[in-house]
Amino acid sequence: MEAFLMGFSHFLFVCLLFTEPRRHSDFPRHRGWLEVICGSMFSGKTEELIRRLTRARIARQRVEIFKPALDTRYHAQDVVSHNQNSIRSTPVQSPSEILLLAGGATDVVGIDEAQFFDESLVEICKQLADQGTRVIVAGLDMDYLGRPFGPMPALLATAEFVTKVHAVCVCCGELAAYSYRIAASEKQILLGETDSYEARCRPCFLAGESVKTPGHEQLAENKKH
Ligand SMILES: Nc1ncnc2c1ncn2[C@@H]1O[C@H](COP(=O)(O)OP(=O)(O)O)[C@@H](O)[C@H]1O
Ligand SMILES: Cc1cn([C@H]2C[C@H](O)[C@@H](COP(=O)(O)O)O2)c(=O)[nH]c1=O
Ligand SMILES: [Zn+2]
Repeated sequence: MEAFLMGFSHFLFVCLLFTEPRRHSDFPRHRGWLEVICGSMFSGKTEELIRRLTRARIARQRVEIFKPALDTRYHAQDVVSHNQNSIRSTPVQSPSEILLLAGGATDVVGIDEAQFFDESLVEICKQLADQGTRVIVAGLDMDYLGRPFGPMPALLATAEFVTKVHAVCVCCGELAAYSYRIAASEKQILLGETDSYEARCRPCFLAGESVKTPGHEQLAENKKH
């Protein structure tokens, strides 16, 4: 009985995590709305953004994709995931450029690395959604100290649909919601990937330097306990 209840509550938890619209009947009847994909680094935000935008293109919708110009980590123009999926985008310095370039004839607007934009992104997304555009935003909900990052909290509060994705904790194999910084910098913005960050669960994030990233064999051993 206990095992059944545990299994059932896990099932409910997983259902709650995936609140994106999946069937046509789940979408609002009106045209414009805001979707936010959030989570830690390596959680699959960019993969999920690319998946949704690709499907919109297959449906012959007019799609425009933007990212902050400062994000030159993998490519100057493309949005690129950690596993090398990519899609062409327009790098912009500020959110107002998104409205200028996408307002009007665009069905779907995708925005990656939203945490790097200023708060004006919230109003720009609202204006686009109000005028009938489906807006899909992906970004880090928390910075390396676990603080809400840039415009993400307000975007999450104002979105019709929110999807929080999780990485795998590199220390213990559990679900990871935190981006632990291993590089010696205290600036909020520090571009990087596995050279500078690790995906970690809450206990491993809190344990900090006292937890060392184990090899794969140790990770498998941890999962058994
Ligand atoms: N610790 C990790 N947990 C999960 N996926 C990881 C991890 N480290 C690397 N990856 C890779 O990262 C991919 C997700 O990349 P991406 O969509 O760019 O994530 P995000 O945009 O959230 O940083 C995964 O499919 C996987 O191949
Ligand atoms: C936690 C954290 C991350 N960053 C940077 C590091 C990367 O360049 C991006 C996140 O990219 P991803 O697609 O989510 O992997 O953000 C930062 O500047 N500050 C931080 O605190
Ligand atoms: Zn962990």
